[in-house]
Amino acid sequence: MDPHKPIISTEKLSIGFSGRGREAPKTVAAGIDVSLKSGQVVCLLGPNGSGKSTLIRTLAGLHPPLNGEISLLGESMAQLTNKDISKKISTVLTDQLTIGNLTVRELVSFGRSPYTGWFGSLDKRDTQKVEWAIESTGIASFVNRDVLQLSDGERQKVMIARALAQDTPAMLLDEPTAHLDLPNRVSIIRLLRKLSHNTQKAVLFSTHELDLALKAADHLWLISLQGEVITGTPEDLVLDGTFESVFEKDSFVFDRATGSFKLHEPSKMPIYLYGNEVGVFWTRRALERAGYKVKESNGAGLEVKVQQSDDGFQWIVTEKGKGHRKDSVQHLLSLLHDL
Ligand SMILES: Nc1ncnc2c1ncn2[C@@H]1O[C@H](COP(=O)(O)OP(=O)(O)OP(=O)(O)O)[C@@H](O)[C@H]1O
Repeated sequence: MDPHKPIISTEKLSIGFSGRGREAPKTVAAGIDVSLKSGQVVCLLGPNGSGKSTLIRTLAGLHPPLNGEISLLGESMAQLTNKDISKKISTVLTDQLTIGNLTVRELVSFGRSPYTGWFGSLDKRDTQKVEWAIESTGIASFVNRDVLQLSDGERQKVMIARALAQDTPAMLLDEPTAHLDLPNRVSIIRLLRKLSHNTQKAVLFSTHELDLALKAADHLWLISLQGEVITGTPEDLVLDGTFESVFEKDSFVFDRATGSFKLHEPSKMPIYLYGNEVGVFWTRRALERAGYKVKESNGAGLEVKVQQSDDGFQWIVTEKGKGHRKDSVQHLLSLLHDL
């Protein structure tokens, strides 16, 4: 039996815009049957304009579906009030924050408004939730600042803290890592994973960072430009080719062996690269950037062995039985260029 119970599920859902005035109606995606379950982190991925924001807003009850059904903890969303929904789903959207004259702490406290009303006072439990959200997102050092005086990354963390304070079974986040630097991205994703696994929250977040999504998500929802939503475990979607087909572009090659996109198409000779693991990792990058095809099995005419000693890294290049020793990647590239 699946231990994860569905928090939000959809049946034959169509999302898009019904068209106002002279605007034509637009279906963004249709036939969506998905289920966001407790204790799972789901990542929503798709090319620009595929409908990630529209899907998140529709599932959060902020945008009407064109057709089909959304259930929230077994109840039809159409029957629920905004207040009912806000006790079950918290959102972090990409809209700019425009209200000022409000401190960070006050904004995070608004996360409690489904329970207290907009101007209601916080009881002990509410205050604890707010403090916990502030601590968990690492924003304690600027809680008294006006929210209009924040950097994009600081504001992003504050909006996540507000959603955490709301303490709902489901959290839906549209590009929550968009403005964050690498350490902050990692700590926010770690926090979402921890929350989901320790408190059985269902977390759905969209992102353009495919590497991060492949590492962090228990499940992926891929939305294609053709308006189809395909779901599965990240590794299955990579291995069956779905992942690369959704992001297919002429100049863009997804390498299943390394789980990353290649910027450069190989045009030069193959090289057999082996030796010290860390050295091989960074050498591979440099060789691929320079246009060489890196192979992991012997048989290429040229061999590069990376080794590490007290003097640092060395590269031993063997070509037609002749060996050359180099002491930096730069010198290695120069030698290969001259061969
Ligand atoms: N108000 C609107 N009326 C009509 N079409 C819209 C409206 N807002 C967005 N769209 C269109 O709906 C489609 C989906 O947009 P959406 O913003 O959901 O995509 P997205 O996947 O979030 O994109 P991105 O990765 O660029 O943020 C796009 O083709 C967009 O142009």
